[in-house]
Amino acid sequence: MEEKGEENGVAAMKACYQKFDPAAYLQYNYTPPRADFTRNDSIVPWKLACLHRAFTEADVSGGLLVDIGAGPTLYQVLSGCEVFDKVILTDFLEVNRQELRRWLHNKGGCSLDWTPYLQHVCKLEGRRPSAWTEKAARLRQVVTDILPIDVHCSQPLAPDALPSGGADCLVSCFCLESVSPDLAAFTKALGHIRKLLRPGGHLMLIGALGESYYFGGPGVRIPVVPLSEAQVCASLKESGYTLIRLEVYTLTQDMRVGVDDVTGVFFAKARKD
Ligand SMILES: C[S@@+](CC[C@H](N)C(=O)[O-])C[C@H]1O[C@@H](n2cnc3c(N)ncnc32)[C@H](O)[C@@H]1O
Ligand SMILES: O=[N+]([O-])c1ccc2c(c1)CN[C@@H](CO)C2
Repeated sequence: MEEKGEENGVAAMKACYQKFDPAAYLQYNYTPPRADFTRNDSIVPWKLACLHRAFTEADVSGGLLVDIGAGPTLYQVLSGCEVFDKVILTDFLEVNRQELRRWLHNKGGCSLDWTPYLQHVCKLEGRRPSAWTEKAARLRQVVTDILPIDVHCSQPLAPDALPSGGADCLVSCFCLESVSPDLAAFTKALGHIRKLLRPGGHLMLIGALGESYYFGGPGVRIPVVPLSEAQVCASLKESGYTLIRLEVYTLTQDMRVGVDDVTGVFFAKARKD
């Protein structure tokens, strides 16, 4: 009986995503005030600082980084692309994979200009902002695949999508809690993606705290599993990760722009033992 309920919940979430609008989503979340590089209390610079620190720590190494549920965004691999020689981007929707391909193939027609993001991460790396063109070239060089994924499948990717040893590192941002019908499914999905990671590999996980819905486009209201810090820690432990660090950003009033009811953002660095 329980299986049926879970299946129906997952199917309902997938139906919600059929109207997801990448351009609107980028506009809602990746433009000022949430992405304001002149303010150090804006959400996106905080996320980029967490990712920069985590990816440049000595315990992170290897060849392959996989982004789980990339959506139409690239910010989450701007630091990792300097550390890993191969990056695989994944998403459930073709419209998002198309958006990523447009930027990577440098054919124009992208929904967002990633230049300020590239420049900001160059600054974090102590490079001159004009090195953003080199970072863009690096990213285009290391991204080898943009693949379909379903984190609710016990095998989220196609059988031979990854080398037999698995990925050396996973990054996943605002995906699992935004695609799961409840906390149990969120925790189960953490277990599914853990199988893509080699033992000793790291998971860089960014997500929403206290969020019950967000708009994935005009009128496209998508339910979210409202998470607390304690639940994030418990789910990571239950699904077989060792938590290294958890950092939390609490939204100020002006970051609440009406596109969701998120109250905080967490960054977790964890390891698969
Ligand atoms: C809130 S967006 C996050 C996008 C991006 N990672 C970011 O940081 O903004 C959630 C993403 O999960 C994807 N998604 C939906 N259902 C999924 C599933 N079953 N498995 C994996 N990804 C899924 C959606 O297509 C969407 O791109
Ligand atoms: O402030 N942000 O940088 C930001 C970016 C993406 C998202 C949020 C906030 C909150 N909602 C999630 C979807 O559950 C998506």
